Amino acid sequence: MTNPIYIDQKEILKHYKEPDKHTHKGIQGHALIIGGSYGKIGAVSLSSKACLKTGCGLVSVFIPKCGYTILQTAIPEVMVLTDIQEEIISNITFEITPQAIGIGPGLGQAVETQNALYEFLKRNTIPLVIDADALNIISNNKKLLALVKPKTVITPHPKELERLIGKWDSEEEKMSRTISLSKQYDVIIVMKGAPTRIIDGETVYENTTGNAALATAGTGDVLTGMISSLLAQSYEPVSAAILGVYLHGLTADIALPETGYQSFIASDVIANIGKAFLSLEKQE
Ligand SMILES: NC(=O)C1=CN([C@@H]2O[C@H](COP(=O)(O)OP(=O)(O)OC[C@H]3O[C@@H](n4cnc5c(N)ncnc54)[C@H](OP(=O)(O)O)[C@@H]3O)[C@@H](O)[C@H]2O)[C@@H](O)CC1
Ligand SMILES: Nc1ncnc2c1ncn2[C@@H]1O[C@H](COP(=O)(O)OP(=O)(O)O)[C@@H](O)[C@H]1O
Ligand SMILES: [Mg+2]
Repeated sequence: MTNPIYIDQKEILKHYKEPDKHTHKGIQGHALIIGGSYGKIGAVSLSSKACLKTGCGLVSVFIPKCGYTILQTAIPEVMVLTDIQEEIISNITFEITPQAIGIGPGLGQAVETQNALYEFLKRNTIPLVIDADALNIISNNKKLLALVKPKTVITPHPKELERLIGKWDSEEEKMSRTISLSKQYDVIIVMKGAPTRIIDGETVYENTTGNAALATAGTGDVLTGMISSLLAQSYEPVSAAILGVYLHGLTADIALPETGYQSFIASDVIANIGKAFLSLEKQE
């Protein structure tokens, strides 16, 4: 394997941009999270809240109608757009112009949703993070990969990666196939795991934060919101992926002494994003 670049404090400070005192919500980035289906609206709640807590000025979600009251009640700061269907997403249309989009958490894989994703990928030119069921739909129809724009960030967990690149027999094979995929489509691949690695063509980054407390439902949905937020704030896609993965892991390191491994949940990632950011400020 190519020697990785370790994502530690020193590396992070090359990417991190301090907030501008004179900024306002209108220039702080608007992100859109697209996902959710009946019973999985929580994935979008987690993702959009994490997006806000990572510094974006405005966050909107696009969800099926059944999630409207849930989202508006759970996170009043988030704006809600709904699909025409009650329980699934069937037609992704919106009149806003976000600076970044995250798609996939809780999305489901209904046929109508597959078609909606196809139409969306054909049209979309906005910086994008693709996760979860959006990746699974692409894996079932690999022609969709050709519609994914350069420098899109994709965030597969090991099973989602296997669905994309096929089974591997060794770590070397997994890495070389992932690098090939990244080069072929010019995409940034966040290979989630322990540790998480980020592949940008031949360049491999390896994260140094995080622990097994993260092995709990929804922490990946939170990561999608965090990377989408940084993309909307004008970070380059690879920097958004690096900083998002580092901060996400750091929340678990910060929380561990209080929660232990067992009682840490995805909402604890969100609750500790602020402390993770503050630890960057202190080092300057
Ligand atoms: N509250 C909500 O609304 C939530 C909604 N969610 C939404 O649900 C949808 C389905 O997503 P999902 O990831 O749960 O299902 P899926 O893709 O079948 O993968 C599961 C299988 O993958 C594997 N695997 C996973 N991690 C691994 C690892 N580190 N290391 C090794 N293997 C690993 C493991 O497979 P096994 O090893 O058992 O063969 C496991 O059984 C998606 O839209 C998501 O956003 C969830 O986020 C939860 C909270
Ligand atoms: N043992 C572990 N050590 C470190 N990080 C982990 C561990 N298990 C899971 N994670 C992290 O937790 C997240 C899980 O993402 P994912 O599987 O997509 O969850 P979900 O779909 O439930 O939101 C990833 O960022 C992964 O790197
Ligand atoms: Mg996931």
